[in-house]
Amino acid sequence: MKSPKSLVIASRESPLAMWQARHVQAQLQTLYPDCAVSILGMSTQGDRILDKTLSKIGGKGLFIKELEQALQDSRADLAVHSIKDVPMVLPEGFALAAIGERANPFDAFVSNDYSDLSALPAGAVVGTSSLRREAQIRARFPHLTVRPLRGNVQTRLAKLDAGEYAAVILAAAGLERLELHGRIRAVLSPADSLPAAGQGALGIEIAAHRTDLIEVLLPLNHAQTAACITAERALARALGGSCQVPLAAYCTGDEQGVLTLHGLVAHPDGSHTLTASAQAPAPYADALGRAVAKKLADDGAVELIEAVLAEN
Ligand SMILES: NCc1[nH]cc(CCC(=O)O)c1CC(=O)O
Repeated sequence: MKSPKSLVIASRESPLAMWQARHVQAQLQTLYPDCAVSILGMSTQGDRILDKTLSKIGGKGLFIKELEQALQDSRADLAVHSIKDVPMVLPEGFALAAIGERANPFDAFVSNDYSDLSALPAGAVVGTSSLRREAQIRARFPHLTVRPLRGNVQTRLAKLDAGEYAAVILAAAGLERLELHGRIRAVLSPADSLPAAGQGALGIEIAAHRTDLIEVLLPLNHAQTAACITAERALARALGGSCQVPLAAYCTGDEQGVLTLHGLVAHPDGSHTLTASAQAPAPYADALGRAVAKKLADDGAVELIEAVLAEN
């Protein structure tokens, strides 16, 4: 394959997004030393609208629309995203070309005064705007108060430090990438907080007609991670997954290539929690996701999701 002459990476401008874009830039530069790899930083609607919870303003797509526009207009060749922020169904004309190796997939407990969720006193205020995190905290720790928390990672930490919250929950991967892992007091086990579909992994999006890029980007794909993310996203897609729905999906793979997928759907008030899991060989990742979604649906997940959507 011929090395491309130049590659432009579209990225959001938050420090985390720029770290991720630079990470992919460095990988591409190593693979293609003669290629000019640059980053086009962009601000998105999701970054600008900070006063409402994400689930009320239209969800994940808001963080990637502008980047997709740049791909469509040939201002950029690829877009780097936290795959967690990528809608389960991409708009017509776009495709995921690669999924990078997953970093820490778990949620992190961050606090200046307490060591873990279990150490918080009754009434302590925990910050998160994720319905998934809220549902799981309320179910396990009903004596705690959950309040919304938005903004980029640094903004959220600043609100914690200003004393607005006793603790906040953030993705461990984001903190580690920003060299803020020192702020992590506890990594939440999947039993306490099952992660979101795709958490901790990067996705590389292209315009679907750019078939020339598929071979170029293939070395960035991490097969084991891609299989896990395929299963998690198939589960979320089958249940209409979006930010409006408290849904978790977490898949691991063993050395034999057998995937284990755990799924969870819950009411944000913590009153109802449904879980299901199953195993399948990696080539059946998509079917595995749909199978676990079916188990959840058989237990009432669809009605639960509809009830949550009707309340919001
Ligand atoms: N929702 C925003 C977002 N998107 C990706 C990450 C972290 C990195 C990742 O999960 O890959 C975060 C921050 C967070 O959830 O705390």
